[in-house]
Amino acid sequence: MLYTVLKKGAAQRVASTASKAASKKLSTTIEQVFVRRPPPNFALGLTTPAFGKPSNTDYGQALRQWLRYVEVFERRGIPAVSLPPLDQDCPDAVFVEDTCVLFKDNITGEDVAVVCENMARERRPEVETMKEALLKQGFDNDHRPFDRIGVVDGEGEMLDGGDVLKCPVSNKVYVGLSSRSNRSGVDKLASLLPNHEVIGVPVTKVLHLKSCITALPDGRIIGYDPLVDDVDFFGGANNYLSVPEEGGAHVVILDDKTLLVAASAPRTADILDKEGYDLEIVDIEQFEKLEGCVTCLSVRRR
Ligand SMILES: CN(C)C(=N)NCCC[C@H](N)C(=O)O
Repeated sequence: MLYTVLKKGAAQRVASTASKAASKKLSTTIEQVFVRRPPPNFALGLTTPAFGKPSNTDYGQALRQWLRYVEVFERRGIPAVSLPPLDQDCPDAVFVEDTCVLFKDNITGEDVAVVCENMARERRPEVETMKEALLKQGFDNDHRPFDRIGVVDGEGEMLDGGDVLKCPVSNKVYVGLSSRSNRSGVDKLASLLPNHEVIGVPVTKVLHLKSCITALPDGRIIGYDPLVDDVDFFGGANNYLSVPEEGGAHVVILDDKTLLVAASAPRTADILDKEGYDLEIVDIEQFEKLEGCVTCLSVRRR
C-alpha cells in the first residue's frame, strides 16, 4: 500500500520551521540513494535472540515492497544506484544502510564515505560491493566523487551504519553502542569526521540505535520510549518527540517537510501529519520481520 498525504495549510507551518532551521545548514535534500534488491533467501537473515526468528515471510511480497520503497525516491527525481544482488551467502544484503555511512562535512563541504568493514561477521561479504560502488560512483556520472573514503576496519573496531544517526541541523552524530558497534568503532568514526561531534549512545534494548530513534528535519529526535535506553540523553522534551509505536521511531527525511514512514505506524503518521509534515507511507512488513525498518533499506547521499 502506498499513498502520500498532501496537506496545504500545514505545509506553511513546516516551511516556517524549516526557515528557522535553514540558518543551521539543513542537509535534508537527498542527491542519490544506494539500494540492493533483497535475495530470495532474505528470510535467513540475522535477528537478535530477543526479537526471534521471522515467520510467514514471502519473497514475492518482499520484492514488491522493496520496489515500492525505491519508487518513492525515483518518483521524487532522486537517482537510485542499485548494488549488485548477492543472492547466495548474504540474506541480509537488502539492508545496505549498515555497510557504510555518508557525510557532507559541515565545515569543508567535503563528501565523506565511511565503509563499515567490521560489521557482523556473517554480513562482511556485503561490504566489498558497497565500497566498489562508492569508489566508482564519482566517475560514472556527473556526481562529484567522494572527497574522502575512510574505513572502520581496525583491530576491535566495530560499526554498523544502522547505529549512526546524523542530526540534520547541527554537527552532532549519535552512534549506538550496541551489539554491532563499540567504543573503538565510535572513536574511529570520530577520527574520520574532525568537524562533527560524534557521541556514543548506549543501546541495549534493540538491534541498532536507529531501531528506536531517528531525527526530524528540525533536528528533534523521534523515538519509541520502551526501546530507548535513556530518552533524556537527547536534550529533553524540547528536542525529543515520543511516538506510540515502534515503527514510528524510524523516519527517512525526504526533504525539509516530507518524511518516509512505514505503514506499521499509522498513529505516528497522524502525529507527524498534525505536525505539518507530508508523508510517504510504505509497507515494509517483510523487512520488519527481519528487524529492518525504513532507514535500513537505503544509503542516502545528501
Ligand atoms: C536501523 N536498522 C535496524 C538497520 N540499519 N539494520 C537492520 C539489519 C537487520 C538484519 N537482519 C541484521 O540483523 O543485520
